[in-house]
Amino acid sequence: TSPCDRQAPATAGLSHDKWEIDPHELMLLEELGSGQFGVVRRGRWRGSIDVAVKMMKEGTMSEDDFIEEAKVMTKLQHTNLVQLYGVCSKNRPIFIVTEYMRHGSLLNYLRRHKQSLNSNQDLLLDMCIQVCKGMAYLERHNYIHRDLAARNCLVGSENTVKVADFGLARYVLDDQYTSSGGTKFPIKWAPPEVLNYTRFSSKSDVWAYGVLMWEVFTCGVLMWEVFTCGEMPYGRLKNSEVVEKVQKGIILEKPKGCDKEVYEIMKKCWHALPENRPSFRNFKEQLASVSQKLL
Ligand SMILES: CS(=O)(=O)c1ccc(C(=O)Nc2cccc(-c3cn4ccnc4c(Nc4ccc(C(=O)N5CCOCC5)cc4)n3)c2)cc1
Repeated sequence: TSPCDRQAPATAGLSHDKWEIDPHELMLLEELGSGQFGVVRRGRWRGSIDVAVKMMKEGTMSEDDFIEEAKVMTKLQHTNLVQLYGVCSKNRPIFIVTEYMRHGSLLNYLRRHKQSLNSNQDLLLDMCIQVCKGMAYLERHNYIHRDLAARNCLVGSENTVKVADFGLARYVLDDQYTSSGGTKFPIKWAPPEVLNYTRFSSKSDVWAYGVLMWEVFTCGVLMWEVFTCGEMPYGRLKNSEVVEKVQKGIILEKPKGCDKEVYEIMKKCWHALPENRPSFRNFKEQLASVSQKLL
């Protein structure tokens, strides 16, 4: 250990900001993609650790609040959560450094591999179970995601699926994204209490999880059907039409080729009242028992 550590107090975190990453220890590689928030690049940290580096375009997020929250987020550690390694906050744009997931977003993965996936119901169910495990961990830590969807999950080697960007939505400044009337608000993953009162909870994450399951199982169409995959929920409907349907309690229909029992479980996520939806904790058990039957 370096000399300064020896005098460091027991709680090393206080002696130097563990969540602060020295940009000189980062080597930036190819671009992975971009969005209204900035650019994401693959990178190497301390010469050997593969990372993803989100370079947050100025003005897209409330940076100081996020940097404060990063200390909490680095402590959330689970095999089905994309690990936040830290931030480079001493200069602009700030960098958010996470573990690297080599197959990109779950949504793009489903669309790229539809041929092999759609006849593989248990692989689809296994992906849903992995997301449920990550979400049950967040639920246990009273941590609300606020934007759970297949686009915000990532796929690593050996078909590992992990939840990404949990809680990040709170720091986005673009009110087209944050307000439920905005054009970028994820209406199709939002329950009635979020559409009406923006009341987020782990139970609103459960509603979004049901829509994520639907996104995954629209991959499961039978061979002779036109391939849909990672379909857009409610198809081409305008947001206002979706809000109307959701308020009336009209829910997503069973994806073709999706096992009836799996659809029965999916539907439990879409109870109009949050208290009638299962928690991720007991949902995990139900999915495990269905997967036993399916296997
Ligand atoms: C809701 S918000 O706050 O506005 C918000 C919006 C977006 C984001 C965000 O991170 N987006 C975003 C955009 C692009 C890449 C990422 C992104 C983030 N990551 C974190 C860990 N790993 C990744 C990763 N990995 C990828 C991505 C693409 C490929 C790729 O090129 N492939 C083609 C060949 O086959 C394999 C896959 C490979 C690995 N991509 C994240 C974050 C927050």
